Amino acid sequence: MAVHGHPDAARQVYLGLYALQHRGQESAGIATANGQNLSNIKGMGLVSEIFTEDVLRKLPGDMAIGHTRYSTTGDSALLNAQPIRVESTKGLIAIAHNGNLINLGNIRLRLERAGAYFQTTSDSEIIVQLIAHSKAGSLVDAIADSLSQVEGAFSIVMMTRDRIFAARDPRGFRPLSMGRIRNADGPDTVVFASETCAFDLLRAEYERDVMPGELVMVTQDGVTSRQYATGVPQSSCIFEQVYFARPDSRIYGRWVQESREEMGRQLARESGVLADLVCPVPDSGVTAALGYAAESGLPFRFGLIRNHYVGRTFIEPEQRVRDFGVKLKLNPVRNLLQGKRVILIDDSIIRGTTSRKIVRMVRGAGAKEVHLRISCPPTVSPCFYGVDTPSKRDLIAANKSIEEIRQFIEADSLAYLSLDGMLHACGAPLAPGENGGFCVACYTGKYPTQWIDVDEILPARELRPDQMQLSLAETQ
Ligand SMILES: O=P(O)(O)OC[C@H]1O[C@H](OP(=O)(O)OP(=O)(O)O)[C@H](O)[C@@H]1O
Ligand SMILES: NC(=O)CC[C@H](N)C(=O)O
Ligand code: SF4
Ligand SMILES: [Mg+2]
Repeated sequence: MAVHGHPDAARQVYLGLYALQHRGQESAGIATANGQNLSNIKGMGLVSEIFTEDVLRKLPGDMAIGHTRYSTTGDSALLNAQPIRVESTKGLIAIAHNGNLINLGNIRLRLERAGAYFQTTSDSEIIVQLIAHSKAGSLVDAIADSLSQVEGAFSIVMMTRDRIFAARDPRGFRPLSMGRIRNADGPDTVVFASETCAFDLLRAEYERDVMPGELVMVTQDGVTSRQYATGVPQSSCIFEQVYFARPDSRIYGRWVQESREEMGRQLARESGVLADLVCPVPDSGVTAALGYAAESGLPFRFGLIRNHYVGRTFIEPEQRVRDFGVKLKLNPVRNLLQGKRVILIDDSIIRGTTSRKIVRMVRGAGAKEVHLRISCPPTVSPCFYGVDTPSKRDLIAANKSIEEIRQFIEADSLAYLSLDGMLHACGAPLAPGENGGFCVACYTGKYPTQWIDVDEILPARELRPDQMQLSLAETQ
């Protein structure tokens, strides 16, 4: 999230991060600039826990960037929280990065030999270190130079003492949008966010997406842009439409709600089954279940209630917490389920943790039959582009057939949405074999980037007990 040209930029970014909490719940941070100084406050935990009124007051300036972290490379620790700030001959630069880089090893080694001192173990710092060590004359050229050297997924915002930058990788893996707040008595406030739902709280109008391979710069004189990479085919993450993004966001030019509802409708067309009720697995299964119920004509009922004080379980780094999380989070509504044939709709099965527990829960509450329908194809390959799907060993669909998964989760029937069905629901053209500008590698094993050196990807390690408390890193 980034804001340029607002007297209370920190608070605007805080509100935006609140709306983006679902994208990362491990740590959060806000950096501000006022033309002279750059302040940066980060902490472990949720946005609302870290940024109290007192903390926000320590962040002056009319420019700010912010981040909520879901670790994909490097520990889940305060050290790796973002924004990351690096001092260089080109001045102070702070970065907030969504995505994951896949050519870390070589670059890091080369930079260290050239005298770079890395403060973190996250991939994101590489981008700023490359800028700091670039031979390019101007800062914008140094940024373009850095972005051309890194491979993988990056939607980034950066800030210096007096400028904001926003950029997307050439394939446009992750979303990034630009918006404006119109000010009656002065220039517009320019904002950037990973999802458009962050604009609504700020009353910012969506203007456009930052394009794949584009670098946008915002200064006192306005917005300028350049295309630092061209000719690379787009491969935007389809899992954003399936699970990651919020249904009230518009990403890659399409409302997530529309895609998900259509995935549900298509699922009903492809694998309908006789039943009494359609129940979503909240939250992420709700919109697809609405589509499924509408298409099948079956009643839609909340047979599982979600405790709203528990976060997302899939993006939780610790398996122990994920296991416990499901029961803590979801509870059956017995009087709705008793004696019924139930169709459960969820968006995905990754490790199978959630599905197995839920099917048992629903049957334990008296359901006569439990049918599970999944609004995307089987997840058979890991992601290296910013979604921390586990290695093949832990991906249930990489190791078991659909029938074996059905037996494992103890459902009466199980079906997934087809690949073409998912692509079409997300607005891709109907030509079979065409991905319509989407990455679908976790469903096909065909990666849009060149060979990926898996060893380069440092696993996000488990939290140590001392890292689980709220701690603040403050730098002025
Ligand atoms: O097979 P598994 O490894 O259990 O992971 C899959 C589950 O995790 C996700 O939900 P999650 O609880 O993270 O988030 P939500 O509350 O947004 O639905 C997803 O929607 C599935 O329900
Ligand atoms: N969720 C993300 O975008 C992660 C950003 C970065 N790869 C990190 O691990 O900090
Ligand atoms: S591999 Fe899957 S989760 Fe990763 S970017 Fe591609 S579609 Fe998204
Ligand atoms: Mg879910």
